[in-house]
Amino acid sequence: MSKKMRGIGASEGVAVAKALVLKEEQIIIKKHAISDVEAEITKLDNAIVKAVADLNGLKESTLVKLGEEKAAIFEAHKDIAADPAIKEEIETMIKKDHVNAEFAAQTITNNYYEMFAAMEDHYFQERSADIKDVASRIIKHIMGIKIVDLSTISEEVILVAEDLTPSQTAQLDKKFVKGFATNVGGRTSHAAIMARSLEIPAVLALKTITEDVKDGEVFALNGATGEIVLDLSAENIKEYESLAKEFANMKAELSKFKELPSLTKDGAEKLIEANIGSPLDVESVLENGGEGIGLFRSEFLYMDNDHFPTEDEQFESYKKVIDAMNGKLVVIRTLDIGGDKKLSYFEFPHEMNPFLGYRAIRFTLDRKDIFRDQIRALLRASAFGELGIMFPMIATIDEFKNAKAFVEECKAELDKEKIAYDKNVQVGMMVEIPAAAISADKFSKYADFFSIGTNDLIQYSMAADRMSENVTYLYQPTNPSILRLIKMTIEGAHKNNRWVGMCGEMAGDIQALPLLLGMGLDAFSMSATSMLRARSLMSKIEIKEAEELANKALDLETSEEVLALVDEFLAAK
Ligand SMILES: C=C(OP(=O)(O)O)C(=O)O
Ligand SMILES: [Mg+2]
Repeated sequence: MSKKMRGIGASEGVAVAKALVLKEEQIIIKKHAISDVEAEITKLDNAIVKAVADLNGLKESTLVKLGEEKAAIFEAHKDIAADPAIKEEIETMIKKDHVNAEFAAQTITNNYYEMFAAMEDHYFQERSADIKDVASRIIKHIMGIKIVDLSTISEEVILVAEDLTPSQTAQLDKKFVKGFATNVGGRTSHAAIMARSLEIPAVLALKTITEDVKDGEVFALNGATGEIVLDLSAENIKEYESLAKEFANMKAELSKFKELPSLTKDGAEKLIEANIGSPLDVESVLENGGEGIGLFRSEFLYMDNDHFPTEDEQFESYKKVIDAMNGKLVVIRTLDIGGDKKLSYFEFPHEMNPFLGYRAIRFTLDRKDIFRDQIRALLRASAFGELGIMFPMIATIDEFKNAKAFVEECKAELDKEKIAYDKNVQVGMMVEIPAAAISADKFSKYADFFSIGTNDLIQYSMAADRMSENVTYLYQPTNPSILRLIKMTIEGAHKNNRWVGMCGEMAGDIQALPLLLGMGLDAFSMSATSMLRARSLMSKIEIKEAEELANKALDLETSEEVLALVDEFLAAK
């Protein structure tokens, strides 16, 4: 009898191969007293030098295999390994407590690991994995333990491990590593991101897979559904062979859409664009045929820093994206900080409901000193291509007018200083607060464009915290109430001849796409890897049938009814 298990499908594709179970030997680090402090410090120094050399090698090979964006992970790892403050803390501990280097290294790096892991923000939580990865490399070098080299795998396997570190994933050769399955991890963990870039099918968060599968045992994995099948029957193997064929056909089909414009079956022109968080993400947008950047979340420039980025620092980042997109529209959102997005170097006032508090445009309109650097940087970058400046969390017309007036003020400054900028730069807004959706026809008198932020629009409309696991059942993009707000926003924009896009997760949702087309959305901005599938589906739908579908959906009562209606529609495509 075959045995099935389910984890998180983190990277699409199927695989049937022998398991290679990575049993990282538990490194036992004992504390012991030392007499030769200098010798311990030399051990530490040498280990750091070796770790940095390893990481340089990994960076180079990743650069060749996966490009600049993924190689940057190892640049960050090098920074951690060579961090003078961490090294000094370890040395101080060796000197003061007369303890062995590996014990001091583990204690100090653990403090950092725990600090990051305890942060609420997912971004920082995930950085804790980087610290652990680098620390373990240094400690192994101190102790003279061989570091497993996964690049030497030379037969077809599915890797099975507790977790795969970024440095381990970067070594994988997809010719031999047909998939991987891990006990821990999630869709946004490094291992998942790397798996998707390498196009290796992966299932994560299986809890006990390292125990459930024996080394050398053949098993099957489906990275789309998260399914694992052990003790395969002949039938299972047949099923997986046909799934693999289907997947290969689908990939070939999608790649045809890379160079094509986004058109509906009856020829209506739309835009399929990408959401990014850093200039490094642009590479994958271009690889997947992105027609623009619909949302650059500029807050990551602030969160990845130890100070408010200066005007020049921001200008460089914005210009990089604009240059790389070569004349295609790049919409950059001004600082959307607060709520769950915190800064290590700035303390926000304590509030009972930070999601309803001092954040985003409310913060930047109050802190014009900080806002000025960003708006000036954006305007200067606008001289190099097509830029749209977008304000987050606009609730009132006055907020939009004030923010826009501030852009005009900065333009006047640049005029005086004879600094170039695009006089026609578009200035638009996110529609993510119900008040803005309801009065969209009024806001569109002033805003050049809208981008619907469904992540927040749903949260604020349903009064359901988007981060809370207890109320996920209320997070319903296809609830008719949400669809009505979207419809109002689109109609409100079109009334004044403005274009309207969507950059919330819903824009990349295949089930939502026919409804959004039917309601008249102009631009769809999503993660780079979702773009081709959306373009392919769009090419199979006519506007008229999408309109009929949307009208029916708007008249239904529940999200389930809408989904059933859409599924029936999609089944015929
Ligand atoms: C795109 C959105 O912004 P963020 O997810 O950054 O809040 C949104 O709210 O839908
Ligand atoms: Mg938002």
